[in-house]
Amino acid sequence: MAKPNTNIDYQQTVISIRDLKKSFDTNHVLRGVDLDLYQGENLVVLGRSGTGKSVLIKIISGLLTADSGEVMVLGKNMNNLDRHDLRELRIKVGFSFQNSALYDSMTVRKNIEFPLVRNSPKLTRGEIDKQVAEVLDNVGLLQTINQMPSELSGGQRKRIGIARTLILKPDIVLYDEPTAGLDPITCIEINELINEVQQLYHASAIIITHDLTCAKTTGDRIVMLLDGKFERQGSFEEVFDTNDERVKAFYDYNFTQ
Ligand SMILES: Nc1ncnc2c1ncn2[C@@H]1O[C@H](COP(=O)(O)OP(=O)(O)OP(=O)(O)O)[C@@H](O)[C@H]1O
Repeated sequence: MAKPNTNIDYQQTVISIRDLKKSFDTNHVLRGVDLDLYQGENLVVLGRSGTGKSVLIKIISGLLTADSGEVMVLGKNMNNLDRHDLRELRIKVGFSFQNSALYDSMTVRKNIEFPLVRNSPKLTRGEIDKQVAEVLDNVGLLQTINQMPSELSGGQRKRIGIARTLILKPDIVLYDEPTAGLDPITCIEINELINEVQQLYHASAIIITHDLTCAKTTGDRIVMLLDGKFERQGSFEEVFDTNDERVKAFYDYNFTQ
């Protein structure tokens, strides 16, 4: 399915990263990353396993700190945030975890209202119910509201995980491997949901994936992490129009297996 038209404001950056470096002892993972994410844009980050994609989004969400370089997120410098700023930022930057991170002992309703109640303790029961129903409807799973996570399929759990991120109406959504472990048809549905979220919530997103169909379907722009830097970026076709063996191998692996 072709990517729907999107409304991107190229005058406004929501994330701006310059010369970001991050090592773990002698493992130099990020070696000078530069990146801009524009308002309303879906940006796909590609890269082989272990290249530092998760480290990058953990730094963006304040779960890890950079060794050096500048990381600006929604106008805040991540290198010198106080606890209050960090808490505010974590509400505005939603993290959709690879394993969906649902609480198995809670119903779908309780899973989704949990972050809402924690962040807005003054909301009435009626307001909470309305917002939970709305977000479940947006991910197409209102009928599962009273079910337990164990009763859901992998694709449904993924949708509920995304709904739990959306309940706080984030400005930025970070998707960590959104299609990992799903069958091809469910992958297509999740890709469509990512595009619907972009349209409905006017959010910007970073999508980390190995899945080139996901990249092509959801990405307004693709960047590829190679040896600790973004050496290739552009449209899907631009990124793969190269003789660079590292890039060609990645493409061939996806489309010839
Ligand atoms: N907290 C940590 N302490 C030490 N090393 C770490 C830590 N987090 C990540 N690393 C290392 O950083 C490198 C990049 O890890 P990262 O999880 O970002 O890879 P990735 O590109 O997301 O891979 P995958 O696609 O397999 O998830 C790996 O070598 C990993 O071992």
